[in-house]
Amino acid sequence: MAQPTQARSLVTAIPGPRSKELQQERDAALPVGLGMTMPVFVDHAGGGIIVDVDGNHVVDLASGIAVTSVGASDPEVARRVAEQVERFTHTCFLVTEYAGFVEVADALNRLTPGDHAKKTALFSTGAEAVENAVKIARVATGRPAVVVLGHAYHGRSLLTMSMTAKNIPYKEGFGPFAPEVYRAPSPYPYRWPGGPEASGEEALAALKDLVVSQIGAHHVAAIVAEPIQGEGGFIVPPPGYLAGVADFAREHGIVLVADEIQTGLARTGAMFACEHEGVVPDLLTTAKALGGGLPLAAVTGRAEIMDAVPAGGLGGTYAGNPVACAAALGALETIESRDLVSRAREIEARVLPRLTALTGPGSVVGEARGRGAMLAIELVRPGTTEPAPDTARAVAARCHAEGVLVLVCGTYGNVIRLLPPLVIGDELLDDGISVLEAAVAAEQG
Ligand SMILES: Cc1ncc(COP(=O)(O)O)c(CNCCCC(=O)O)c1O
Repeated sequence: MAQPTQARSLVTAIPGPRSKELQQERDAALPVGLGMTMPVFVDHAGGGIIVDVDGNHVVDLASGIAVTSVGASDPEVARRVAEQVERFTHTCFLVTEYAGFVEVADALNRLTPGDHAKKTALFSTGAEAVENAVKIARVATGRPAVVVLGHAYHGRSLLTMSMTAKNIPYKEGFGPFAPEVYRAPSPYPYRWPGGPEASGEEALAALKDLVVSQIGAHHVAAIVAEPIQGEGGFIVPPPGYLAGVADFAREHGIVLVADEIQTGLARTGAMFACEHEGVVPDLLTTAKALGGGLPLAAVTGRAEIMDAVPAGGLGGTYAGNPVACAAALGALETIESRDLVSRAREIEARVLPRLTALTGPGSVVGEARGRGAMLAIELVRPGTTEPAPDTARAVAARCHAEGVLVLVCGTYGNVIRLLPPLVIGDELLDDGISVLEAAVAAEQG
């Protein structure tokens, strides 16, 4: 199938009649717990466009939540997947091995920060990768405690849900939660009580106090942090904070885990967001963009830490599925050959100034922030920093009605985030941002 025409066009209202029919079938067949953002059913997608079953061409500023960085039908991904699926779909790497698994591991060992000896284990989902990073850190240190941050998101499994901060919709009613998970305040510069300049130093002091005085550093296996907090609201840490955490972790023999599941693989204008902070983590988790749309996740880290787990201690039936590995090799090939790290920087240079221009006295936009192609605006009551989730929802609804797919996130539900495919063209990107600007203006009141 050819790539869709890279231009926004609506032939029906959103949702169209066919999507509405399918929505009725969906509602009858699926539990209400499965959320949905834009009420359209997809027919095909590629580049920066999603084409729905009614023929509407929608600008994709979501990438399936930071997954299809190379687009949803990258030719290299498609070619490798088609070839692999004809050879074999699955044998379980714990049963019989295959080269694609090793090739993906080699690539991650090469691409991740640090020139030390590294090893990689593959899994299927981000939550699995985070769970296993914690398991590995616990075995390597002989310690039980895990320290996470406010506004963190790490997954929906019992342990990762316990590590995630936001209660609704991720945790409400699902307890009791995992033990030995402790939370330090996140340095949320825009919302830090002492102001953005004080946020890094004060948040670092609070983390150190939590670890040393309340837990006991000798009980802490790992500190797990997103280099830019994603679901929590695209929170970029203040300069020096993550480096301070890394120094502190090293001082106390604590494993530093960078959760790069949303930030990794060129998304922020570096291959990994840790690079912006000059931080080399002990372990690093990836997923989302790694598989180019197929489910693949990984823990990559210091070989001596990764090898602490005895044989048989890591794995999963589908962990490192061969078709997903083939897709990943295609995605990594595209990311590197098309220099999508530089493209992400170009997207930031093109878009962030336009988002920043939406802020100002009396604006509903309190802050514009982000790095690379991981950008966001925080919606507030004009003249205050009071979160305005209703305004965020209204702006997003206006964008959806005009055929532009944006996502809302944030602990307070008041952040509109932009995660365009890194292969999106400038004209389409500009069009999508113009629709967002008009939607904000309409809600400005
Ligand atoms: C930093 C970070 N770590 C871990 C995860 C979890 O990755 P899985 O592949 O969804 O398990 C994420 C997934 N974020 C999108 C969640 C979508 C939803 O479930 O509502 C992340 O962003």
